[in-house]
Amino acid sequence: MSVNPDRPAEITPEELAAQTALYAPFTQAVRELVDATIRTTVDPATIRTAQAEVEAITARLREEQLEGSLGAHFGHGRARQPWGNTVVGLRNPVAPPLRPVPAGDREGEVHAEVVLGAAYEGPPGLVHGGVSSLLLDQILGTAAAAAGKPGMTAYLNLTYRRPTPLGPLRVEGWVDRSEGHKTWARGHVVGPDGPTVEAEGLFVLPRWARELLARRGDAEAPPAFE
Ligand SMILES: CCCCCCCC/C=C\CCCCCCCC(=O)SCCNC(=O)CCNC(=O)[C@H](O)C(C)(C)COP(=O)(O)OP(=O)(O)OC[C@H]1O[C@@H](n2cnc3c(N)ncnc32)[C@H](O)[C@@H]1OP(=O)(O)O
Repeated sequence: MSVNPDRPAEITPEELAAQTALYAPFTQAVRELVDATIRTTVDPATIRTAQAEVEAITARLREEQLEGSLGAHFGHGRARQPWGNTVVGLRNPVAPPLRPVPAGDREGEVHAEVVLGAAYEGPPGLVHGGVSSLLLDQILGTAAAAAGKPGMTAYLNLTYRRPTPLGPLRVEGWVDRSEGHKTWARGHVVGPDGPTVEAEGLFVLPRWARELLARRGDAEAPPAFE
């Protein structure tokens, strides 16, 4: 996640739509490649050929690239696009991706439907505990931001109630309570048989951000991150 306080490059809604149309299917194709890489049973010669082809594609993409990570370079108005984010990033093939949408009637409540495949395995056939934590960190942070109280994770407590199967899951988050720059959020991962992992976390608008906003005399909410 980039927390660069500078304003993002402004792009028009049309340009944003064009970039989304370009990169979303490209990134999805790479996700498919990862899944195919894990599950293929083709013969060794085909693996070697495929490896050479993948290496050629990688070299072509590296002909022009950013110095560092993607950050939150693009935006329209105050909304930034976290396209590199490892959970929701439109341009990150590692991201499942999660697409949180407002739902329910609790403060800041957001839900996301997601299908976790072979790339997210921990125990055989099950979701890795760190992946569940990854999704919950993001959805709780998104709930805090959706309630107008964005912050960074100060702590995240998890209770793994029962194993989480790979496949279709729902991830839910909401705000429990807040005091000034501190927001406590809760959430869970829900499998076919009900909740599997529960989370409770504290999200803090960092001191540097509070000071920046105070210096600006900014009555507006901080920049929105998804
Ligand atoms: C211009 C706008 C900027 C916006 C910035 C936010 C953008 C995010 C928005 C939307 C995101 C949407 C989705 C995101 C999801 C993913 C989230 C992640 O993965 S975040 C990466 C992992 N987390 C870290 O790397 C944090 C590392 N830690 C820190 O940076 C600091 O420790 C931080 C920010 C947590 C606190 O730093 P302090 O500089 O504000 O420090 P002090 O003023 O001492 O603390 C503030 C209050 O918080 C309490 N506090 C801090 N840590 C605590 C803890 N572990 N337990 C309990 N209380 C704690 C303190 O006791 C203090 O309370 P008292 O103000 O006195 O009431």
